[in-house]
Amino acid sequence: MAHIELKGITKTFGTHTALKNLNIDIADGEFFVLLGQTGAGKTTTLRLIAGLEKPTAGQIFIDGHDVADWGAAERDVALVLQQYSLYPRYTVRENLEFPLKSRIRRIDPPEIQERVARVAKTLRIEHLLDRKTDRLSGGEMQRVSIGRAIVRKPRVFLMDEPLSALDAKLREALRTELKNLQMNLGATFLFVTHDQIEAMSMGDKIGVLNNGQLVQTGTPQEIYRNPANTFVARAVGSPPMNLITGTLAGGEAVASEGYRLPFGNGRAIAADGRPLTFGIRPEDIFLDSGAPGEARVHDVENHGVEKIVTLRTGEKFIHATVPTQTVLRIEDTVRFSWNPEKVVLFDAGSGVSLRHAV
Ligand SMILES: Nc1ncnc2c1ncn2[C@@H]1O[C@H](COP(=O)(O)OP(=O)(O)OP(=O)(O)O)[C@@H](O)[C@H]1O
Repeated sequence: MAHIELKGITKTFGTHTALKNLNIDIADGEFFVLLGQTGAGKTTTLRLIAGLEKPTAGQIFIDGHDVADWGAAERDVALVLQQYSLYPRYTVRENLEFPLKSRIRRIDPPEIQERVARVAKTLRIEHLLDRKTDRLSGGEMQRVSIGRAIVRKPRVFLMDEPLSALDAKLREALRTELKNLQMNLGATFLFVTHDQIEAMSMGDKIGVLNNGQLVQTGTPQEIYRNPANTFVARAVGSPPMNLITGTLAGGEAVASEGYRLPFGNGRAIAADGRPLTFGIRPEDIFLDSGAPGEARVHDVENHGVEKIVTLRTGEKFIHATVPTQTVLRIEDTVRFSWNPEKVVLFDAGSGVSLRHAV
């Protein structure tokens, strides 16, 4: 298994900068998720670590070794892609055996059989071993692709949106399986995705990538509770964090829409009068007939365990999660407040969290 470090990685394609001064440290045995929108630079990062591209600047270390001069094979990493790269006319067994049969590896046939059997058991594809891979469902093919990566026992797994082509239910099942697998193997995983739910549910750590730059790294909880800026606040959470503009005055938050909400509660505030963005998660907004904010109910979605209510104040929409038994009708007037302890303050201009600002 392996420790991976990216130091000051920049990658340009012609005049386009795909990655800018990227610093990532992935501990041995960690499940690290790189979260970013399309074009953010996720695949490029994986290809650089795999040795399929060379950085324009910066260094990559695997277990402390600078791998600049190492070819893809020497790096001993497995890349699992969104599209399954299987041999269609071969059986599942042949597909799994293939990476072990290279002459360089010189693995004895009994060991090959044993490894294939073990991987098939882990991924619950034993019953498919003699089937041709073009006769498999999407989920089965993706299991085989993952199996082909595992069977080699690589140092590092690089996964490029391996679940995104699958339907929602299967994706959820494989998410759990992959996470269990990673824990059982004790392997280092770098998993890239544009799906924040996947990132939140699988990652020990998440790195949020925006336009080739890493904007925050932290545990899912840190990223969710303390986003470094409004970009991260919007990227993580469903519905995302509410962002309300305003100022602080006399121990209250004064929203641009005019309502005032409690603030302070012993928190040191050095931002009185400065234009701010108040970040508050939907579960930290509450409805109460005596609360200071007033809004109209714009929409109500019943999610079974809770309802997500969209409130309208002036031109601004605010999401709140409320218990399912709460009765609300569209256009009802409601009063709301928030948990002042849970508010994150961002500079209104730069969008940077005051806690993260230096
Ligand atoms: N070989 C290349 N030549 C030119 N530009 C490239 C090349 N590879 C990637 N890029 C550009 O670099 C940027 C980052 O691409 P990358 O594939 O890493 O993004 P991504 O985050 O993986 O996106 P997606 O989720 O769509 O796969 C994009 O703007 C892309 O067009």
